[in-house]
Amino acid sequence: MIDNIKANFTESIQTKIAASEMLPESIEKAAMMMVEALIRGNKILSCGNGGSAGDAQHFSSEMLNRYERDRPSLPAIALSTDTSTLTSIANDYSYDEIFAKQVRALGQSGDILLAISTSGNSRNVIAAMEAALSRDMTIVALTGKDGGEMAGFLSEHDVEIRVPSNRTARIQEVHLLVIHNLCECIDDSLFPADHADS
Ligand SMILES: O=C(CO)[C@@H](O)[C@H](O)[C@H](O)[C@H](O)COP(=O)(O)O
Ligand SMILES: [Zn+2]
Repeated sequence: MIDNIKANFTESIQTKIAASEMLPESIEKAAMMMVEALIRGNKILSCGNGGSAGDAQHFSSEMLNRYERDRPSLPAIALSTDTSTLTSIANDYSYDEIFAKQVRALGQSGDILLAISTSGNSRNVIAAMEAALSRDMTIVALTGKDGGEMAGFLSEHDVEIRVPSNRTARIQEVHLLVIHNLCECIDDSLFPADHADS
């Protein structure tokens, strides 16, 4: 057990080192897209399944409340939180529609969808991306493995941040680091820190 635990730490560290070499440009591009959307008065919708639902909520809470320092609330909605809406859409239509239907209701031109899937193949996240495009939104996709179907779905207006790993847990661990980087970039752009505080 101890050996496996140590191996998991080592694998996570190595995945983060590989990601630190491959992902900064796409993280910066995604952060700038989000900053520009927020300046325009747009918002960020986020979605994902399982651990990625938690990541979607982690991001929206840091936008709505705060990340590391006090600043005004920023507009974001995690689409994985309203169990009445989620269960009724899944019950009456299909699980694939649980995010897409909310995107069609809440999404407005210029908003951003933060679509999170380690495989890139979750049908409900792909349906949310289709709905986002129908609402003239842009997409920031957090993926892993080979990017799955999500990777093939994106245009030059969107950005994919693909973690270089084939293991769901390792990918999720880097997704959280990506989310914290996005929050820091957004805060530094919109609310530059007073040097006396840093
Ligand atoms: O957290 C984990 C595994 O670490 C699981 O809950 C995992 O998120 C679920 O199996 C998801 O359904 C996987 O979906 P995806 O990342 O392939 O879109
Ligand atoms: Zn997990």
